[in-house]
Formats: sequence, structure tokens, C-alpha cells
Amino acid sequence: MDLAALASAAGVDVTGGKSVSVSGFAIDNRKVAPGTVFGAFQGATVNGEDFIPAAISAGAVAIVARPEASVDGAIHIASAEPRKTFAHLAAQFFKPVPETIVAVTGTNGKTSTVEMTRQIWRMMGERAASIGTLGVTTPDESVSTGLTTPDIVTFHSNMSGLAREGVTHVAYEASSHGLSQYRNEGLSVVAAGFTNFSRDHLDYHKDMEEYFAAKMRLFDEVVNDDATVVVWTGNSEWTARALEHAQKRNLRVFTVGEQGETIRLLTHTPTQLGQTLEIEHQGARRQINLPLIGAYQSANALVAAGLALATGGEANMVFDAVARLQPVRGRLERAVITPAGAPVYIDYAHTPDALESAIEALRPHVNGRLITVFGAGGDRDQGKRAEMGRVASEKSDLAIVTDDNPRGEDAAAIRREVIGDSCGMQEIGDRREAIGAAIAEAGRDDIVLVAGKGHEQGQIIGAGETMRVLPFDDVTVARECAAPQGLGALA
Ligand SMILES: CC(=O)N[C@H]1[C@@H](OP(=O)(O)OP(=O)(O)OC[C@H]2O[C@@H](n3ccc(=O)[nH]c3=O)[C@H](O)[C@@H]2O)O[C@H](CO)[C@@H](O)[C@@H]1O[C@H](C)C(=O)N[C@@H](C)C(=O)N[C@H](CCC(=O)O)C(=O)O
Ligand SMILES: Nc1ncnc2c1ncn2[C@@H]1O[C@H](COP(=O)(O)OP(=O)(O)OP(=O)(O)O)[C@@H](O)[C@H]1O
Ligand SMILES: N[C@H](CCC[C@H](N)C(=O)O)C(=O)O
Ligand SMILES: [Mg+2]
Repeated sequence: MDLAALASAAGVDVTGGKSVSVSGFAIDNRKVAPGTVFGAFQGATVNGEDFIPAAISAGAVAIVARPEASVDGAIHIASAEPRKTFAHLAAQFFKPVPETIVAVTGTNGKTSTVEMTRQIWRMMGERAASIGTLGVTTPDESVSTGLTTPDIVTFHSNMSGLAREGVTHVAYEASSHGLSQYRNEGLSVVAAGFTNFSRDHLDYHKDMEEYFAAKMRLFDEVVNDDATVVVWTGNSEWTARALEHAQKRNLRVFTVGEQGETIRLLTHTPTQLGQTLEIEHQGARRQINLPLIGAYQSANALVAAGLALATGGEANMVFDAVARLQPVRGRLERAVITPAGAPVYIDYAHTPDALESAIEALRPHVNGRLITVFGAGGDRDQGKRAEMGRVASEKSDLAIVTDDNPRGEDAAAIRREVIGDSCGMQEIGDRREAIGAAIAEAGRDDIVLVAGKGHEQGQIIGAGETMRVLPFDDVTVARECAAPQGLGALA
């Protein structure tokens, strides 16, 4: 493909460049082959500009980098925002992509919402896929990418691959890291969802304002001019601000929730294995029997319904599909019922707000005690730890602090920060032992919540060269601990 043609389609100025043929795109010099356009970005750990000579030696024909970067032997596509320019060029190279692309942001609920949107589309007969923390899920398979928002080259090549497989509808998860690093840029995004906003990732973002601004790039810059945004109305201060961003760009707005104007949630009543929702849409009232428990899951399901409506879904079909949603892996997933009769739920809550939502989701189903096993990740936002401890100790009847991916930190020190000045928590570092203890403790009327890892398949210990991922799956471990020999082994 000709660089000048790509640049002109992307609206990028390539001055002084003779016409060259482009064979691919890379942001890591080790992936450069002859004919590659290399994106040299200043990163959190190293400066990609240091790898420009190596990229050129490996055959890079053009380098997208800041104007002040030194480029000798290839075309310098100079940009004050090299990540953005690179994304827009790459988008042209990887065309065609699926026609209907929507994005979801928010602190919690992104994975659930993209997965539910994919399910609704599929039930409506579309060839749909989702991209996010659970990987790339297509009508045929699910493949993990390791990150919520993959790097920009993987993102575009995934989109292109999906189009080749005949996928027409994609919902992707836009994390704040991804948005601030332009990891999902350059596509036609017809609708975007905003689930909620609360504390997380303050290791990466300076403060809540900066974190919110990163999320709002989705509304301000990433979605199309005529896009629809679907906003959950439950989180007042931030919701109002998200709506202001949408209004500033004159986007079409769908509000969803108890104060929602597009989909109004009138009542939600827990049932044994789900909840009954009464909603109003375009003047018509409907009752939906959602086969999932917890207010948070109904919020995500209704934002997903809003995205399906925004992309042309017919209301009866959309709401019928909501009533047939399947559980999302690791989100209030019931792993097992213990021999004593206590259900054990696995959830991915790893922020204070998420932990509160998960506990509140289970509370109506508890007759006895709610026992919460949880921890906080290492090398991630430290300030959320004590807040998580407070929520767990105040809202549960018994809280057990354990390890959740200590990474490069001392696990015991993380647990101490989680406990902070909260009272009455048990501390059991070994996660298997903690889950076993909760299960042994739970009686017939109790419920066990194991929070933090959800779908994850490993415990991450160490960082850099010494990093190891020890196989660990909360669902499997809960089942093993609940098996009669599991309890016997612990006795
Ligand atoms: C802090 C962070 O987000 N880092 C991500 C980011 O790295 P960076 O741009 O800062 O990269 P860097 O390592 O400093 O390197 C700078 C540049 O030099 C290049 N390089 C580097 C070394 C080399 O030998 N050659 C070379 O060319 C790199 O490719 C990069 O372009 O870009 C990389 C490529 O896209 C990511 O792999 C990397 O994710 C790291 C591994 C990570 O752990 N990220 C987590 C925190 C993350 O992004 N999580 C969110 C989830 C949030 C949520 O769900 O709420 C996510 O979206 O997954
Ligand atoms: N709408 C919501 N409101 C509050 N909490 C929620 C909501 N949706 C999900 N949660 C909580 O957050 C956890 C993670 O949900 P999910 O994976 O859908 O979010 P996410 O935004 O993709 O998270 P991440 O940023 O880690 O990718 C759930 O297990 C639940 O505890
Ligand atoms: N996307 C989240 C995942 C956290 C999961 C939890 N198990 C942890 O390791 O903290 C993050 O990177 O902060
Ligand atoms: Mg996610």
C-alpha cells in the first residue's frame, strides 16, 4: 500500500516524502519488517524514540514521531501527537473493518456491557464480536489478548480480521489507559456507553480529574460527530459531567436508569436466580425477567440494550434478548454450592465501588451471613486499598483479606494497607487457604463472595525478570475447596 495514499486518506501531512510502499505497522522495533511504518512513542518506562535507528536498520520506511525526534534514513512523519497520527494512518492500512462499532467506558461494567451488547446483537441475528478484558469474542471463539485495550496495531488488525470473518458488529471496551494512549483510535465509532465513574487507577492518572478527562476523550474525540452516547444515570455528579461533554459535541444522547429518559428503570425486584425489571421505553411499559442477580448487572444490561437500540435494534427484539442474557464469566458467577448449602459467588470487584456493588447484589439473597474474601492488586492504585477494606468490613458479616496479584510488592504490606484501620477482618494471605476457610465457615444460610479475580487464570507474583504467573482460578479453587475431600484436607 502506498504511504502517500494512506496519508491522504488519513488526513496526515507527509512532507518531503517520496512515494514508498508500506507492508505493515509496528510500535515495537522488534516487530519491524521491511516496509513497516514504525510508531516511536515516549512511554511510561522507556522512550520509543531510542529505538528509531534499530527500526530503520530492520527496514522501517517511515517513522511517526515527535518533530524533535531524530530520524535518519526513513521518512519522518512528524506529529505533536504521534500516537494519534500513527493510529489514524494504521486505520487506513487495516481497512475494511466491521460496519457497526460501539465503545464502552466507565470505571466498572465495561467488560460486562460489551459482552451483553454482543449477546443481544447475536440474539438479533447479527454476526457480532466484543473486544475487552475477556479478549476477543467472536461467534466462533474467544481469544485472550492479555490487556483490556490491546495496543493500537493489535486493535486495528483484530478489527480487520473480524471483518474478514464476516463480523459486522463489534463492541469494544475503552479503558482509560487505552484512551489516554490512543490505543483505540481512528475508527468510525457510531455509539458509546458510559457506565459509571469512581476511584481507580490513581497510580497511573494524577487525580480523579485527569482520570475522568481520559475517559471523556471517548465522547470528545473518538466517537463520530453523529454518534449516540448511552449514559447510565446512577452516578449523579460524573453522569452530569459526562452529559455535558456529549452536549458540547451535539451528540445524540440516550439516558438509561432510574432517572433515564430513553430507558427508565421503574422497579427492580430480586427473584431467586435473577430479577424482574419494570422499564419504560418510548411511552411503553415492559416487564423483563433478567436471569442475572444484582442491581449492577441490570445497569449494564440496560446500557447494552441502549447501545443495541442506538445501532438500529428493534425495541421488542432488544428487550426480549435482555431477558435471555447469559452470565458474564467471573461476574457474580456461582461457582458451587458448598456441602453445607452455601452458594459461592466469584466476582471481579477490584475497586471500592465495585466491591460495594457486588456485596449489595448478594445481600437480598442472604438469610444468614455474607462472607467476603478479597484482596487488592500490587503495583496498582494504593489509595483504593483501605477504601476497599472499609467497604468489605462494613458491608459483609465476615471479611477475609487475602492476596490478589501482589506483583512486585510485598503481599503482607498490601494486606496491611487493605486492613488499614478497619476492624474485625481476618487475614489469610494464601488465597486458596482463604477461600477454603470461608467455605468451611459458611453455614446453610450464608453466602460466600470471592472478589477480585473473576475470570483471571493466575496469581501474578513478582515483577520484571522475576515475574511469575502461578495458575489460579477462583471458580476451580472454590469447587475444590467445597468438595468433601477439599474440606477434609483443610480440617
Ligand atoms: C502503563 C501502561 O499502560 N503501559 C502500556 C503502554 O506502554 P508504554 O507506551 O508506556 O510503553 P513503554 O514500555 O514505556 O515503551 C515505550 C514504547 O517503546 C516501545 N519499545 C519498547 C521496548 C523495546 O525494546 N522496543 C520498543 O520499540 C514500546 O512498544 C512502546 O511503544 O503500551 C504498551 C503497548 O501498548 C502496553 O503493553 C503497556 O501496558 C502495560 C503492560 C500494562 O500493564 N498496562 C496496564 C496497566 C493497562 O493498560 N491496563 C488497562 C486496564 C485498565 C482497566 O481495565 O481498567 C488496559 O487497557 O489493559
Ligand atoms: N455498573 C456497575 N456498577 C458498579 N459496579 C459494577 C458495575 N458493573 C460491574 N461492576 C463491578 O465491577 C466488576 C468488574 O466488572 P466488569 O469487568 O464488567 O468491569 P470493567 O469496567 O470491565 O473492569 P476493568 O476496568 O477491570 O476492565 C464486577 O465484577 C462488579 O463487581
Ligand atoms: N484492569 C484491572 C484489573 C485488576 C484485577 C485485580 N485482580 C488486580 O490484579 O488488581 C487493573 O489492571 O487494574
Ligand atoms: Mg474490563
